[in-house]
Amino acid sequence: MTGVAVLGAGAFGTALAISLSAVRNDVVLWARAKDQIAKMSLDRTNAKRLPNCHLPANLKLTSDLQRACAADIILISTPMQKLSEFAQENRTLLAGKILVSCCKGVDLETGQGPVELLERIVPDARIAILSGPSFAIDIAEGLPTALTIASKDEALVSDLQATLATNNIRLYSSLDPIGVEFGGALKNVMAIACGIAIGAGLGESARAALMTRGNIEMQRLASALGAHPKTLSGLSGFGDLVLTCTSTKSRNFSHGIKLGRGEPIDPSITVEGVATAHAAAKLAAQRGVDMPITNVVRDILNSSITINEAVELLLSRPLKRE
Ligand SMILES: NC(=O)c1ccc[n+]([C@@H]2O[C@H](COP(=O)([O-])OP(=O)(O)OC[C@H]3O[C@@H](n4cnc5c(N)ncnc54)[C@H](O)[C@@H]3O)[C@@H](O)[C@H]2O)c1
Ligand SMILES: O=P(O)(O)OC[C@H](O)CO
Repeated sequence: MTGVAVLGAGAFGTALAISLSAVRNDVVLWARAKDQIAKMSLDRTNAKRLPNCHLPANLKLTSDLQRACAADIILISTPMQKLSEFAQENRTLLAGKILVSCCKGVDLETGQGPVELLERIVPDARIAILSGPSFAIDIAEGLPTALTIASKDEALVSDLQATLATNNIRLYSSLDPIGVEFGGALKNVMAIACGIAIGAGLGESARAALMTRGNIEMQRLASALGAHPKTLSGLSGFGDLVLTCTSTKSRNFSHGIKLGRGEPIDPSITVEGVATAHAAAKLAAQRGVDMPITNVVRDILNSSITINEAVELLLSRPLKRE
């Protein structure tokens, strides 16, 4: 396999491109905005997303998608709710390629995770997902991380594990892309819930309860969709849940804190858990899966219940066996 393209020069795409460039000379980072690429080429940094991180000299930058898609392996790092539109618009360029989704979310329109969505739109591509606990800034700064690469295609996942591991990204492989994609997506909903709890002053014990019961919800929905429940105890499940529910570096957790404090929200920030809460609650209702935390997060986001009402709702549920 030769040539790696990273599509989407946001925080995560840029961080992955930096890390990969330390071990390969054939990495290209694509952004759709010509002026952004011109500025990044001049400054050798991504001023908007990772202002203090240097872009290595061997990392190629382009706004020419055709040039980027000459690579065999294509990492897609757009926000989840833009993935469908992006893949449809560019399906000819993506056809026949190895596509690795880096998105963490569930598509609101179809209820599909990134793997299923790409399989539908680009059926002749070979598809994998990269997910796990990792802040873009940590990866870009060379701090150690461990992530999961997953695909149903065993040969592909094994090749990608070797090809995409870097000096600071240790890759574990998985043959359960559904578990990996839903682990990465649903942890964002739980991070919003935990942020709300902390922001509203409900305490650390409440957060621990939300994380633990949230993890059970994640397992329940992912299993109903065909995942192996054990996958949700791995990096792209428990691992990312821990990271995202406990750090203010997380946009989802920080979004929840703002909601909990009644502070204004910046709509320009990518907060995947907002749309995913709605998509997951809908999927759960369709499949008869009990997801009380996800439902109250959705309702708080919709302003259809208050935080106090959410607490009352969760605490007044019938007592049950753990
Ligand atoms: N930031 C992190 O720490 C991190 C870590 C792991 C995974 N992720 C995941 O990676 C994905 C991207 O997150 P991010 O942090 O890079 O977000 P970001 O907001 O920093 O960047 C998103 C990028 O996508 C581009 N984009 C938006 N719509 C597009 C379209 N239609 N076509 C092409 N490009 C488009 C934007 O211009 C932007 O550069 C998310 O699903 C996120 O959950 C992020
Ligand atoms: O900033 P967040 O909340 O999107 O989280 C980033 C990563 O998903 C953490 O693994």
